[in-house]
Amino acid sequence: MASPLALPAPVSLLSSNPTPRSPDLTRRHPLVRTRRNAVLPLRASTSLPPFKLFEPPPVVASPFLPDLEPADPDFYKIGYARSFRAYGIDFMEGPNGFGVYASRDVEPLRRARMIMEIPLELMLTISQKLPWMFYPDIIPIGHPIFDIINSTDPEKDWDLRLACLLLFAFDVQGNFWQLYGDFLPSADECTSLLLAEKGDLLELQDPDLVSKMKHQHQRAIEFWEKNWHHAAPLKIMRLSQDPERFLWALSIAQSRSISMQIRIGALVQNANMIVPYADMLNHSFQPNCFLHWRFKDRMLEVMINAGQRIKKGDEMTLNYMHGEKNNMFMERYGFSSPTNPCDVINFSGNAKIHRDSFLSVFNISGLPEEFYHNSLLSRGEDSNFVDGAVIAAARALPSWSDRDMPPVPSVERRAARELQEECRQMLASLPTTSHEDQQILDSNPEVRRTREAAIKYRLHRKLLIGKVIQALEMYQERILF
Ligand SMILES: C[S@@+](CC[C@H](N)C(=O)[O-])C[C@H]1O[C@@H](n2cnc3c(N)ncnc32)[C@H](O)[C@@H]1O
Repeated sequence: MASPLALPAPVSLLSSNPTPRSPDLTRRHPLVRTRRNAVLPLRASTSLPPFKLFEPPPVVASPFLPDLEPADPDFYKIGYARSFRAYGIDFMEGPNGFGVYASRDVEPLRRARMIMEIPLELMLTISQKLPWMFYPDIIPIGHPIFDIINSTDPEKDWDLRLACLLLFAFDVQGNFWQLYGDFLPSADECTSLLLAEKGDLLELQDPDLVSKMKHQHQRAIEFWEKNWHHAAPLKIMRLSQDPERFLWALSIAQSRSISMQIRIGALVQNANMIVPYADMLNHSFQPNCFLHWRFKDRMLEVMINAGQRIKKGDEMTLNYMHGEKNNMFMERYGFSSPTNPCDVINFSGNAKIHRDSFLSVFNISGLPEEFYHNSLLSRGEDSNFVDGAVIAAARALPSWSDRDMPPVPSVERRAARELQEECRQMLASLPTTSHEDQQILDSNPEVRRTREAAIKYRLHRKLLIGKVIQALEMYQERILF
């Protein structure tokens, strides 16, 4: 019986291409991936042979999204024995780098609807536990990269392992990743803080996060020095001749991989995976898509949530991490949000508001872990005000609840004012105001992406505190009603 590792050899489209693109991964494909606001020219023809295993989605300039430009048609045509398929979507450059957008309306359905399917052969995967294995089975027996990967801890070093596998895949003649590498962000375009300069980290105004990132950076450099020393074999040296390239590969592994339980034959394993095309989906706290492993033919499916209405031009999103604060998003992906419903403000005073009153003023329902805004109960103005930040406030504000004791409005108002005062003190203790942060961002449109992400991070914290002050103001006005 064939071993699960013995996948059919990929049929490379590159084999008939006399001049495959060099795997120069410090750049993006100039025709496809450009920095924000730049125009992406479309190419009418492709240097790849006209061999298609599927009909690529039409790539046309979209009138409904004037700021967004479609990807290069080649993007859809990197073919293999089993191809990637996409239904009703376009890949386009948007405000958060590349993203996936609906190319047509989708009516809400009772069942989830598939928009992408990606075969296992195109992914880079390594299982989390021993005996570990990886797909695709591209490392020849005896290659020293195998020993390097094997020397790491499968549970803790998933990112180092994926980075090694990625660097190796770029070096394999005719491998899919030699082409797909052109669609990945370059070191200048990636927001990962692993690529940040010291000055960028200081912009975070968060000493804990700075020290975590310095530690991560050092770990990566130590790993590179240990394995890419002057006596390392040429086969290894050429994968990452300088530490910057390794840092870039590690950033890609961290910011674009997922971990998932997959079943291959009878084997069920937790795997870390870099999944091409699906790695273009941006994050949202209210995602409209999710991932599903289709074990019968080893495909990862990207599905639209059941019951979800999609309008042409909507961005298709996933929730990267449930229940994590902005510092965790920054550490792994290099972005944050002013409306992260799980972000936290640490209050130290004694003031407390009545929890159920606060929740009812803003029509927030559910248990604390799953608080949500019940928009059916809200009037127009409220629907716009209540966002993830108000949900975060409902979780983070010190509160009390006692069935036998109704809240006393005057006591509640006093508590709310004390909490507002504490918020103002927090803002005053920070080195810059949100207005100054915004001005810095507005006056430096070409700032490094990591520096921009760091300034946005500290701005987002201030916006959250500001929103909590506003919410407490509304609470005081409405507590009687
Ligand atoms: C898995 S990739 C998604 C595709 C990516 N936008 C690109 O250009 O290739 C994750 C990266 O996208 C960006 N990103 C994703 N979701 C975002 C969001 N909600 N806000 C800001 N940046 C986001 C961050 O740079 C993150 O590191």
